[in-house]
Amino acid sequence: MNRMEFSCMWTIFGCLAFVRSLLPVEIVEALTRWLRKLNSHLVPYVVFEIPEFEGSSINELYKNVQLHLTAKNLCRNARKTVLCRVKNSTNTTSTLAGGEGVMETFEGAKIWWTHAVHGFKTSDGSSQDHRSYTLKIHKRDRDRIIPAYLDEIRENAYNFMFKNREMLLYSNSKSASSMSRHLWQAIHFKHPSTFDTLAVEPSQLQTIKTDLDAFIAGKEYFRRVGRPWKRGYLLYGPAGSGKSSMIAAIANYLKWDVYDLELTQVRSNSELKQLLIQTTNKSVIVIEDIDCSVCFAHPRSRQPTSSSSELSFSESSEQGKLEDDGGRITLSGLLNFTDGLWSCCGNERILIFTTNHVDKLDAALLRPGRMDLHIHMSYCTYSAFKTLSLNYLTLENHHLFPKVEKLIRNGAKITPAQVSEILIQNRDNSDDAMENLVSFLEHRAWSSCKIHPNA
Ligand SMILES: Nc1ncnc2c1ncn2[C@@H]1O[C@H](COP(=O)(O)OP(=O)(O)OP(=O)(O)O)[C@@H](O)[C@H]1O
Repeated sequence: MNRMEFSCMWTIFGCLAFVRSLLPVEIVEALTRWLRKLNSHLVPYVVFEIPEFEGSSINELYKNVQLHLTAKNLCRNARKTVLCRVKNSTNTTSTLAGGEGVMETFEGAKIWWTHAVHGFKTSDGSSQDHRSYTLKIHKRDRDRIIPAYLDEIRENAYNFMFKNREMLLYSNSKSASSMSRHLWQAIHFKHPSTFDTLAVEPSQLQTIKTDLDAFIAGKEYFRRVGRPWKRGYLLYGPAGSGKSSMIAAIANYLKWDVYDLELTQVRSNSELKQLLIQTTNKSVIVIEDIDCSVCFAHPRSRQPTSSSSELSFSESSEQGKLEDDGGRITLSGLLNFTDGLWSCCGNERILIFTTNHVDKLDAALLRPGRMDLHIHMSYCTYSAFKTLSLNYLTLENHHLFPKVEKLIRNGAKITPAQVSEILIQNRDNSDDAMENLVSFLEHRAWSSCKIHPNA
Protein backbone atom coordinates (compact mmCIF):
# COMPACT_ATOMS: atom_id res chain seq x y z
CA MET A 1 0.00 0.00 0.00
CA ASN A 2 1.53 3.32 -1.01
CA ARG A 3 1.26 6.58 0.90
CA MET A 4 -1.60 7.88 -1.23
CA GLU A 5 -3.74 4.74 -0.72
CA PHE A 6 -2.97 4.80 2.99
CA SER A 7 -4.23 8.36 3.42
CA CYS A 8 -7.35 7.59 1.32
CA MET A 9 -8.18 4.69 3.60
CA TRP A 10 -7.89 6.86 6.69
CA THR A 11 -10.10 9.50 5.09
CA ILE A 12 -12.82 6.89 4.43
CA PHE A 13 -12.61 5.59 8.01
CA GLY A 14 -12.84 9.12 9.32
CA CYS A 15 -15.92 9.87 7.17
CA LEU A 16 -17.63 6.65 8.28
CA ALA A 17 -17.01 7.47 11.95
CA PHE A 18 -18.40 10.96 11.39
CA VAL A 19 -21.54 9.68 9.60
CA ARG A 20 -22.04 7.11 12.35
CA SER A 21 -21.93 9.77 15.05
CA LEU A 22 -24.68 11.70 13.23
CA LEU A 23 -27.05 8.74 12.88
CA PRO A 24 -29.52 7.71 15.62
CA VAL A 25 -28.49 4.62 17.63
CA GLU A 26 -31.42 2.51 16.27
CA ILE A 27 -30.29 3.06 12.71
CA VAL A 28 -26.67 2.22 13.57
CA GLU A 29 -27.83 -1.03 15.20
CA ALA A 30 -30.04 -1.94 12.26
CA LEU A 31 -27.19 -1.22 9.87
CA THR A 32 -24.80 -3.34 11.94
CA ARG A 33 -27.27 -6.27 11.88
CA TRP A 34 -27.67 -5.91 8.16
CA LEU A 35 -23.91 -5.78 7.62
CA ARG A 36 -23.47 -8.93 9.73
CA LYS A 37 -26.09 -10.73 7.63
CA LEU A 38 -24.35 -9.59 4.47
CA ASN A 39 -21.02 -10.74 5.86
CA SER A 40 -22.35 -14.13 6.81
CA HIS A 41 -23.84 -14.46 3.35
CA LEU A 42 -20.57 -13.53 1.66
CA VAL A 43 -18.30 -15.47 4.06
CA PRO A 44 -20.19 -18.64 5.02
CA TYR A 45 -17.45 -20.12 7.23
CA VAL A 46 -16.53 -19.91 10.88
CA VAL A 47 -12.98 -20.31 12.09
CA PHE A 48 -11.84 -21.58 15.49
CA GLU A 49 -8.32 -21.08 16.70
CA ILE A 50 -6.80 -23.70 18.98
CA PRO A 51 -3.53 -22.38 20.44
CA GLU A 52 -0.90 -24.68 21.94
CA PHE A 53 -0.91 -22.75 25.21
CA GLU A 54 -3.71 -21.16 27.16
CA GLY A 55 -1.86 -18.70 29.37
CA SER A 56 1.04 -20.71 30.73
CA SER A 57 -0.69 -24.09 30.66
CA ILE A 58 -0.80 -26.52 27.76
CA ASN A 59 -4.05 -26.56 25.84
CA GLU A 60 -5.08 -30.24 25.82
CA LEU A 61 -7.22 -29.66 22.75
CA TYR A 62 -4.18 -28.64 20.69
CA LYS A 63 -2.46 -31.91 21.62
CA ASN A 64 -5.64 -33.83 20.86
CA VAL A 65 -5.94 -32.28 17.41
CA GLN A 66 -2.33 -33.12 16.65
CA LEU A 67 -2.84 -36.75 17.67
CA HIS A 68 -6.18 -36.95 15.88
CA LEU A 69 -4.65 -35.78 12.58
CA THR A 70 -1.78 -38.22 13.05
CA ALA A 71 -4.05 -41.09 14.02
CA LYS A 72 -6.19 -40.57 10.94
CA ASN A 73 -3.08 -40.22 8.80
CA LEU A 74 -4.46 -36.98 7.37
CA CYS A 75 -0.99 -35.45 7.20
CA ARG A 76 -0.13 -37.67 4.25
CA ASN A 77 -2.09 -35.20 2.10
CA ALA A 78 0.01 -32.23 3.20
CA ARG A 79 2.98 -30.92 1.20
CA LYS A 80 5.23 -30.62 4.23
CA THR A 81 5.07 -32.64 7.43
CA VAL A 82 7.08 -32.92 10.62
CA LEU A 83 8.24 -36.40 11.55
CA CYS A 84 8.22 -37.28 15.23
CA ARG A 85 8.06 -40.14 17.64
CA VAL A 86 5.58 -40.35 20.52
CA LYS A 87 7.23 -40.96 23.89
CA ASN A 88 7.98 -44.63 24.57
CA SER A 89 7.01 -45.56 21.06
CA THR A 90 8.93 -47.20 18.27
CA ASN A 91 6.55 -45.78 15.65
CA THR A 92 7.44 -42.69 13.67
CA THR A 93 4.49 -40.43 13.04
CA SER A 94 3.98 -37.30 11.00
CA THR A 95 2.25 -34.03 11.90
CA LEU A 96 1.46 -30.93 9.86
CA ALA A 97 4.29 -28.46 9.36
CA GLY A 98 3.58 -24.75 9.91
CA GLY A 99 1.40 -23.19 7.20
CA GLU A 100 0.15 -26.57 5.99
CA GLY A 101 -3.50 -27.54 5.77
CA VAL A 102 -5.62 -30.64 5.28
CA MET A 103 -9.29 -31.36 4.89
CA GLU A 104 -11.49 -34.12 6.25
CA THR A 105 -15.19 -34.86 6.30
CA PHE A 106 -17.17 -35.66 9.40
CA GLU A 107 -20.83 -36.66 9.22
CA GLY A 108 -21.09 -35.10 5.77
CA ALA A 109 -19.50 -31.78 6.77
CA LYS A 110 -16.18 -30.59 5.35
CA ILE A 111 -13.62 -29.50 7.92
CA TRP A 112 -10.39 -27.67 7.04
CA TRP A 113 -7.40 -27.74 9.37
CA THR A 114 -4.43 -25.40 9.15
CA HIS A 115 -1.38 -25.39 11.35
CA ALA A 116 0.17 -21.97 12.03
CA VAL A 117 3.61 -21.46 13.54
CA HIS A 118 4.79 -17.92 14.28
CA GLY A 119 8.16 -17.11 15.82
CA PHE A 120 8.32 -14.28 18.37
CA LYS A 121 10.81 -12.78 20.81
CA THR A 122 10.17 -13.13 24.53
CA SER A 123 10.92 -10.37 27.04
CA ASP A 124 14.32 -11.95 27.82
CA GLY A 125 15.24 -11.81 24.13
CA SER A 126 14.98 -15.53 23.39
CA SER A 127 12.93 -16.67 20.42
CA GLN A 128 9.95 -18.96 20.75
CA ASP A 129 7.24 -20.37 18.54
CA HIS A 130 3.55 -19.71 18.91
CA ARG A 131 1.69 -22.67 17.41
CA SER A 132 -1.99 -23.06 16.79
CA TYR A 133 -4.42 -25.04 14.74
CA THR A 134 -7.34 -23.37 13.00
CA LEU A 135 -10.48 -25.24 12.22
CA LYS A 136 -12.69 -23.88 9.45
CA ILE A 137 -16.20 -25.15 8.98
CA HIS A 138 -19.35 -24.03 7.16
CA LYS A 139 -21.63 -22.00 9.42
CA ARG A 140 -24.58 -24.23 8.71
CA ASP A 141 -22.64 -27.26 10.08
CA ARG A 142 -21.27 -25.59 13.19
CA ASP A 143 -23.93 -26.47 15.76
CA ARG A 144 -24.67 -29.85 14.22
CA ILE A 145 -21.08 -31.02 14.06
CA ILE A 146 -18.78 -29.31 16.53
CA PRO A 147 -19.71 -31.04 19.83
CA ALA A 148 -19.65 -34.53 18.32
CA TYR A 149 -16.52 -33.74 16.31
CA LEU A 150 -14.63 -32.58 19.41
CA ASP A 151 -15.63 -35.81 21.15
CA GLU A 152 -14.35 -37.76 18.16
CA ILE A 153 -11.04 -35.88 18.28
CA ARG A 154 -10.63 -36.61 21.98
CA GLU A 155 -11.40 -40.29 21.54
CA ASN A 156 -9.07 -40.71 18.54
CA ALA A 157 -6.29 -38.92 20.40
CA TYR A 158 -6.79 -41.07 23.49
CA ASN A 159 -6.81 -44.30 21.49
CA PHE A 160 -3.73 -43.26 19.55
CA MET A 161 -1.84 -42.35 22.73
CA PHE A 162 -2.94 -45.62 24.25
CA LYS A 163 -1.68 -47.67 21.31
CA ASN A 164 1.71 -45.96 21.29
CA ARG A 165 2.54 -45.92 24.94
CA GLU A 166 4.51 -48.52 26.85
CA MET A 167 2.40 -51.33 28.24
CA LEU A 168 2.42 -52.31 31.91
CA LEU A 169 2.31 -55.63 33.69
CA TYR A 170 0.73 -55.46 37.15
CA SER A 171 0.96 -58.03 39.88
CA ASN A 172 -0.63 -58.20 43.32
CA SER A 173 2.26 -59.05 45.56
CA LYS A 174 1.85 -59.08 49.36
CA SER A 175 4.46 -56.35 49.76
CA ALA A 176 2.41 -54.06 47.54
CA SER A 177 -0.71 -54.44 49.60
CA SER A 178 0.98 -54.06 52.98
CA MET A 179 2.94 -50.95 52.07
CA SER A 180 0.32 -48.78 50.43
CA ARG A 181 -3.26 -48.48 49.40
CA HIS A 182 -2.22 -49.56 45.91
CA LEU A 183 -2.80 -53.26 45.66
CA TRP A 184 -0.99 -53.64 42.34
CA GLN A 185 2.67 -53.18 41.48
CA ALA A 186 3.59 -52.45 37.88
CA ILE A 187 6.59 -53.10 35.66
CA HIS A 188 6.94 -52.52 31.91
CA PHE A 189 5.45 -55.29 29.85
CA LYS A 190 7.69 -56.28 26.96
CA HIS A 191 6.71 -59.80 26.00
CA PRO A 192 7.67 -60.53 22.38
CA SER A 193 4.85 -62.98 21.68
CA THR A 194 2.44 -61.91 18.93
CA PHE A 195 -0.16 -63.64 16.81
CA ASP A 196 2.53 -64.00 14.13
CA THR A 197 4.92 -65.88 16.41
CA LEU A 198 2.25 -68.14 17.91
CA ALA A 199 2.10 -71.66 16.59
CA VAL A 200 -1.59 -72.51 16.59
CA GLU A 201 -4.05 -73.58 13.94
CA PRO A 202 -4.77 -70.63 11.61
CA SER A 203 -8.53 -71.10 11.99
CA GLN A 204 -8.24 -70.93 15.78
CA LEU A 205 -6.17 -67.79 15.58
CA GLN A 206 -8.72 -66.24 13.24
CA THR A 207 -11.55 -67.07 15.67
CA ILE A 208 -9.70 -65.32 18.50
CA LYS A 209 -8.83 -62.25 16.41
CA THR A 210 -12.41 -61.95 15.18
CA ASP A 211 -13.73 -62.25 18.71
CA LEU A 212 -11.32 -59.58 19.98
CA ASP A 213 -12.13 -57.22 17.10
CA ALA A 214 -15.86 -57.65 17.64
CA PHE A 215 -15.40 -57.05 21.35
CA ILE A 216 -13.43 -53.82 21.07
CA ALA A 217 -15.82 -52.51 18.43
CA GLY A 218 -18.83 -53.53 20.48
CA LYS A 219 -19.26 -50.62 22.91
CA GLU A 220 -22.65 -49.59 21.56
CA TYR A 221 -23.79 -53.18 21.14
CA PHE A 222 -22.96 -54.15 24.74
CA ARG A 223 -24.72 -51.02 25.98
CA ARG A 224 -27.80 -51.74 23.88
CA VAL A 225 -28.18 -55.34 25.06
CA GLY A 226 -27.52 -54.32 28.68
CA ARG A 227 -24.32 -56.29 29.23
CA PRO A 228 -21.15 -55.05 30.89
CA TRP A 229 -18.49 -54.46 28.28
CA LYS A 230 -16.20 -57.33 29.24
CA ARG A 231 -15.27 -60.75 27.93
CA GLY A 232 -14.04 -63.95 29.56
CA TYR A 233 -11.62 -66.41 27.94
CA LEU A 234 -10.60 -69.81 29.25
CA LEU A 235 -7.30 -71.11 27.90
CA TYR A 236 -6.78 -74.78 28.60
CA GLY A 237 -4.26 -77.36 27.48
CA PRO A 238 -1.10 -79.16 28.54
CA ALA A 239 1.90 -77.37 30.02
CA GLY A 240 3.96 -75.82 27.25
CA SER A 241 1.13 -75.53 24.74
CA GLY A 242 1.43 -71.75 24.72
CA LYS A 243 -1.22 -70.44 27.12
CA SER A 244 0.99 -67.72 28.58
CA SER A 245 2.29 -66.89 25.10
CA MET A 246 -1.30 -66.54 23.90
CA ILE A 247 -2.10 -64.12 26.74
CA ALA A 248 0.92 -62.01 25.84
CA ALA A 249 -0.06 -62.08 22.16
CA ILE A 250 -3.61 -60.95 23.03
CA ALA A 251 -2.29 -58.11 25.19
CA ASN A 252 0.17 -57.06 22.47
CA TYR A 253 -2.58 -57.18 19.84
CA LEU A 254 -4.83 -54.93 21.93
CA LYS A 255 -1.94 -52.93 23.42
CA TRP A 256 -3.65 -53.27 26.79
CA ASP A 257 -2.05 -53.53 30.22
CA VAL A 258 -2.01 -56.93 31.90
CA TYR A 259 -3.07 -57.57 35.51
CA ASP A 260 -1.61 -60.87 36.62
CA LEU A 261 -3.80 -61.82 39.57
CA GLU A 262 -2.13 -64.23 41.97
CA LEU A 263 -5.14 -65.62 43.83
CA THR A 264 -3.11 -67.28 46.56
CA GLN A 265 -1.95 -63.80 47.63
CA VAL A 266 -5.52 -62.53 48.04
CA ARG A 267 -6.70 -62.64 51.64
CA SER A 268 -10.44 -62.06 51.33
CA ASN A 269 -13.35 -61.49 48.98
CA SER A 270 -13.26 -57.80 49.83
CA GLU A 271 -9.58 -57.59 48.87
CA LEU A 272 -10.48 -59.30 45.59
CA LYS A 273 -13.13 -56.61 45.06
CA GLN A 274 -10.58 -53.88 45.81
CA LEU A 275 -8.15 -55.40 43.35
CA LEU A 276 -10.83 -55.35 40.70
CA ILE A 277 -11.69 -51.73 41.41
CA GLN A 278 -8.05 -50.75 41.03
CA THR A 279 -7.74 -52.21 37.53
CA THR A 280 -8.00 -49.75 34.66
CA ASN A 281 -10.17 -49.82 31.57
CA LYS A 282 -8.72 -51.53 28.52
CA SER A 283 -6.90 -54.19 30.46
CA VAL A 284 -6.44 -57.93 30.43
CA ILE A 285 -6.90 -59.55 33.85
CA VAL A 286 -5.24 -62.93 34.07
CA ILE A 287 -5.61 -65.73 36.58
CA GLU A 288 -3.16 -68.44 35.59
CA ASP A 289 -3.45 -72.08 36.64
CA ILE A 290 -6.79 -71.47 38.29
CA ASP A 291 -7.06 -75.13 39.28
CA CYS A 292 -3.88 -74.80 41.38
CA SER A 293 -4.85 -71.51 43.04
CA VAL A 294 -8.32 -72.32 44.25
CA CYS A 295 -9.70 -75.68 45.25
CA PHE A 296 -12.69 -75.90 42.92
CA ALA A 297 -12.58 -79.51 41.93
CA HIS A 298 -15.79 -81.41 42.49
CA PRO A 299 -16.85 -79.12 45.28
CA ARG A 300 -19.38 -81.29 47.02
CA SER A 301 -16.89 -84.07 47.59
CA ARG A 302 -14.10 -81.77 48.76
CA GLN A 303 -13.16 -81.23 52.36
CA PRO A 304 -12.28 -77.71 53.41
CA THR A 305 -8.54 -77.28 53.40
CA SER A 306 -6.48 -75.37 55.87
CA SER A 307 -3.61 -74.86 53.47
CA SER A 308 -2.91 -71.20 52.94
CA SER A 309 -2.28 -71.75 49.25
CA GLU A 310 -5.62 -73.46 48.68
CA LEU A 311 -8.95 -71.82 49.21
CA SER A 312 -11.92 -73.85 50.20
CA PHE A 313 -15.67 -74.12 49.94
CA SER A 314 -18.27 -76.78 50.53
CA GLU A 315 -21.05 -76.18 47.98
CA SER A 316 -21.24 -75.45 44.28
CA SER A 317 -21.70 -71.76 43.75
CA GLU A 318 -24.61 -72.05 41.34
CA GLN A 319 -26.62 -73.63 44.18
CA GLY A 320 -25.76 -70.54 46.15
CA LYS A 321 -24.37 -71.87 49.43
CA LEU A 322 -20.70 -71.39 50.04
CA GLU A 323 -18.66 -71.77 53.12
CA ASP A 324 -17.94 -68.61 55.03
CA ASP A 325 -14.30 -69.27 55.68
CA GLY A 326 -13.59 -66.30 57.82
CA GLY A 327 -11.92 -63.81 55.55
CA ARG A 328 -10.39 -65.86 52.75
CA ILE A 329 -11.72 -65.83 49.22
CA THR A 330 -14.42 -68.22 48.19
CA LEU A 331 -15.75 -69.45 44.89
CA SER A 332 -18.67 -67.06 45.20
CA GLY A 333 -16.15 -64.23 45.71
CA LEU A 334 -14.45 -65.23 42.49
CA LEU A 335 -17.73 -65.56 40.63
CA ASN A 336 -18.69 -62.08 41.81
CA PHE A 337 -15.31 -60.91 40.61
CA THR A 338 -16.03 -62.27 37.14
CA ASP A 339 -19.61 -61.14 36.70
CA GLY A 340 -21.09 -59.65 39.87
CA LEU A 341 -22.18 -56.05 40.22
CA TRP A 342 -18.63 -54.97 41.01
CA SER A 343 -17.29 -56.52 37.87
CA CYS A 344 -18.99 -53.69 35.93
CA CYS A 345 -17.04 -50.95 37.68
CA GLY A 346 -15.04 -50.36 34.51
CA ASN A 347 -15.18 -51.00 30.82
CA GLU A 348 -13.32 -52.97 28.20
CA ARG A 349 -11.81 -55.69 30.29
CA ILE A 350 -10.86 -59.17 29.21
CA LEU A 351 -10.62 -61.76 31.93
CA ILE A 352 -8.50 -64.79 31.11
CA PHE A 353 -8.28 -67.96 33.15
CA THR A 354 -5.79 -70.67 32.30
CA THR A 355 -5.71 -74.27 33.40
CA ASN A 356 -3.94 -77.49 32.51
CA HIS A 357 -6.92 -79.46 33.83
CA VAL A 358 -10.19 -78.08 32.53
CA ASP A 359 -12.09 -81.10 33.90
CA LYS A 360 -11.23 -80.01 37.45
CA LEU A 361 -13.05 -76.68 37.20
CA ASP A 362 -16.49 -75.96 38.59
CA ALA A 363 -19.14 -75.72 35.87
CA ALA A 364 -20.30 -72.44 37.41
CA LEU A 365 -17.01 -70.86 36.44
CA LEU A 366 -17.18 -72.07 32.86
CA ARG A 367 -20.65 -71.01 31.87
CA PRO A 368 -21.04 -68.44 29.05
CA GLY A 369 -21.04 -64.93 30.41
CA ARG A 370 -18.20 -65.84 32.72
CA MET A 371 -15.98 -67.66 30.26
CA ASP A 372 -17.37 -66.73 26.86
CA LEU A 373 -14.71 -68.38 24.74
CA HIS A 374 -13.01 -71.67 25.59
CA ILE A 375 -9.69 -71.90 23.77
CA HIS A 376 -8.04 -75.28 23.59
CA MET A 377 -4.26 -74.98 23.37
CA SER A 378 -3.37 -78.40 22.06
CA TYR A 379 -0.21 -80.40 21.45
CA CYS A 380 1.70 -79.27 18.40
CA THR A 381 -0.14 -79.84 15.13
CA TYR A 382 1.68 -80.10 11.81
CA SER A 383 0.72 -76.58 10.75
CA ALA A 384 1.80 -75.24 14.17
CA PHE A 385 5.14 -77.02 13.68
CA LYS A 386 5.54 -75.33 10.27
CA THR A 387 5.00 -71.91 11.91
CA LEU A 388 7.70 -72.72 14.46
CA SER A 389 10.18 -74.00 11.87
CA LEU A 390 9.66 -70.83 9.85
CA ASN A 391 10.03 -68.59 12.90
CA TYR A 392 12.97 -70.35 14.49
CA LEU A 393 14.92 -71.65 11.48
CA THR A 394 13.42 -69.67 8.56
CA LEU A 395 12.81 -73.10 7.14
CA GLU A 396 9.88 -73.42 4.75
CA ASN A 397 10.59 -76.94 3.62
CA HIS A 398 12.85 -79.88 4.38
CA HIS A 399 13.02 -83.50 3.26
CA LEU A 400 12.07 -84.55 6.85
CA PHE A 401 8.86 -82.48 6.90
CA PRO A 402 6.72 -85.39 5.56
CA LYS A 403 8.11 -87.64 8.30
CA VAL A 404 7.26 -85.05 10.98
CA GLU A 405 3.78 -84.72 9.50
CA LYS A 406 3.23 -88.47 9.53
CA LEU A 407 4.43 -88.86 13.12
CA ILE A 408 2.28 -85.98 14.38
CA ARG A 409 -0.79 -87.12 12.46
CA ASN A 410 -0.31 -90.64 13.85
CA GLY A 411 -0.50 -89.28 17.37
CA ALA A 412 3.05 -88.55 18.55
CA LYS A 413 2.51 -85.90 21.20
CA ILE A 414 4.88 -82.97 21.48
CA THR A 415 4.13 -79.52 22.86
CA PRO A 416 5.05 -76.35 20.96
CA ALA A 417 7.40 -75.57 23.87
CA GLN A 418 9.27 -78.85 23.26
CA VAL A 419 9.47 -78.21 19.52
CA SER A 420 10.76 -74.68 20.04
CA GLU A 421 13.38 -75.92 22.50
CA ILE A 422 14.76 -78.42 19.96
CA LEU A 423 14.73 -75.81 17.19
CA ILE A 424 16.36 -73.12 19.29
CA GLN A 425 19.14 -75.47 20.40
CA ASN A 426 19.93 -76.30 16.78
CA ARG A 427 19.23 -72.93 15.24
CA ASP A 428 22.59 -72.89 13.41
CA ASN A 429 21.98 -76.19 11.68
CA SER A 430 18.50 -76.94 10.39
CA ASP A 431 19.42 -80.53 9.40
CA ASP A 432 20.41 -81.28 12.99
CA ALA A 433 17.25 -79.58 14.23
CA MET A 434 15.03 -81.69 12.00
CA GLU A 435 16.83 -84.94 12.82
CA ASN A 436 16.61 -84.27 16.56
CA LEU A 437 12.95 -83.42 16.23
CA VAL A 438 12.20 -86.59 14.28
CA SER A 439 14.01 -88.79 16.80
CA PHE A 440 12.15 -87.05 19.65
CA LEU A 441 8.83 -87.69 17.90
CA GLU A 442 9.77 -91.29 17.16
CA HIS A 443 10.63 -91.82 20.78
CA ARG A 444 7.26 -90.33 21.75
CA ALA A 445 5.44 -92.52 19.27
CA TRP A 446 7.32 -95.59 20.44
CA SER A 447 6.74 -94.97 24.14
CA SER A 448 3.04 -94.33 23.65
CA CYS A 449 2.95 -97.58 21.59
CA LYS A 450 0.82 -95.86 18.98
CA ILE A 451 3.21 -96.50 16.12
CA HIS A 452 6.47 -98.25 15.60
CA PRO A 453 9.25 -95.82 14.69
CA ASN A 454 10.08 -97.79 11.57
CA ALA A 455 6.50 -98.08 10.41
N1 LIG B 1 1.82 -72.22 20.65
C1 LIG B 1 3.06 -71.73 20.78
N2 LIG B 1 3.57 -70.94 19.83
C2 LIG B 1 4.81 -70.43 19.92
N3 LIG B 1 5.63 -70.70 20.94
C3 LIG B 1 5.17 -71.49 21.93
C4 LIG B 1 3.87 -72.03 21.89
N4 LIG B 1 3.69 -72.78 22.98
C5 LIG B 1 4.82 -72.69 23.67
N5 LIG B 1 5.72 -71.94 23.06
C6 LIG B 1 7.08 -71.64 23.53
O1 LIG B 1 7.27 -72.34 24.73
C7 LIG B 1 7.48 -71.47 25.84
C8 LIG B 1 6.57 -71.88 26.99
O2 LIG B 1 5.21 -71.73 26.61
P1 LIG B 1 4.07 -71.10 27.52
O3 LIG B 1 4.64 -70.65 28.84
O4 LIG B 1 3.33 -70.09 26.74
O5 LIG B 1 3.19 -72.38 27.73
P2 LIG B 1 2.03 -72.61 28.82
O6 LIG B 1 1.00 -73.44 28.12
O7 LIG B 1 1.60 -71.32 29.40
O8 LIG B 1 2.79 -73.48 29.89
P3 LIG B 1 2.36 -73.68 31.46
O9 LIG B 1 1.03 -74.34 31.49
O10 LIG B 1 3.47 -74.54 31.98
O11 LIG B 1 2.36 -72.31 32.08
C9 LIG B 1 7.15 -70.08 25.32
O12 LIG B 1 8.04 -69.14 25.83
C10 LIG B 1 7.30 -70.19 23.84
O13 LIG B 1 8.62 -69.88 23.47
